[in-house]
Amino acid sequence: MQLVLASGSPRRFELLQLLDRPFSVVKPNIEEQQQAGETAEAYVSRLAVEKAQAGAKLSSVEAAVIGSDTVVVCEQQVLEKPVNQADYTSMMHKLSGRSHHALTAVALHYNGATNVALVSTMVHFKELSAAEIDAYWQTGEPKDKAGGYGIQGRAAKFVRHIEGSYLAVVGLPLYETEQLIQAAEQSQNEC
Ligand SMILES: Cc1cn([C@H]2C[C@H](O)[C@@H](COP(=O)(O)OP(=O)(O)OP(=O)(O)O)O2)c(=O)[nH]c1=O
Repeated sequence: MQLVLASGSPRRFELLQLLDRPFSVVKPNIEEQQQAGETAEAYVSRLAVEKAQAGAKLSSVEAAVIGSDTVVVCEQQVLEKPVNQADYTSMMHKLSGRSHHALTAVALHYNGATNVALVSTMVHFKELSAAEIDAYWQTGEPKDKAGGYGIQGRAAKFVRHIEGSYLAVVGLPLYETEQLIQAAEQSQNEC
């Protein structure tokens, strides 16, 4: 079974390599806009599905295509990538000294069907000073990350502990991804 990652995220590329399965990459362009009344869980799942399905259109028909999406949810507000430093600063003040959820959905499109797994991880941040928030922006890490931070980078020192899946926070939960691939392989053998 050919495997394709529909993502421009370098984190997802590196993580998927850990499954030791050969794969190629396509980079579909999906509009990321939460709809009125759409829950964060439904939103992140829909985006993962749309990425996998858009990736399938760019791939061969036999391919199994993986799409994924990550958002941070703090006090019912969805935080995506910061659009500028002011947006980032307001996100970090929200996250400071509180717990939030990092939601990652991974979807696999294969043989006309799309399956999706959603992973929710609670992340507890320490209280952050304005100087710490400013210094972290200067590292350049926040710009392309949901919630404005990378747990795998210099924001690690802000994280007191997590409950859930570390790799899901980074962007691709490998247990769930492997399960989706194995289910697709099984469906292939049944035909
Ligand atoms: C919370 C968090 C997010 N992130 C990243 C994972 C995702 O790349 C990004 C969230 O944006 P996404 O829109 O999920 O993904 P993306 O635009 O980077 O890549 P693509 O849609 O092409 O797959 O934030 C981290 O790297 N570390 C973290 O701790």
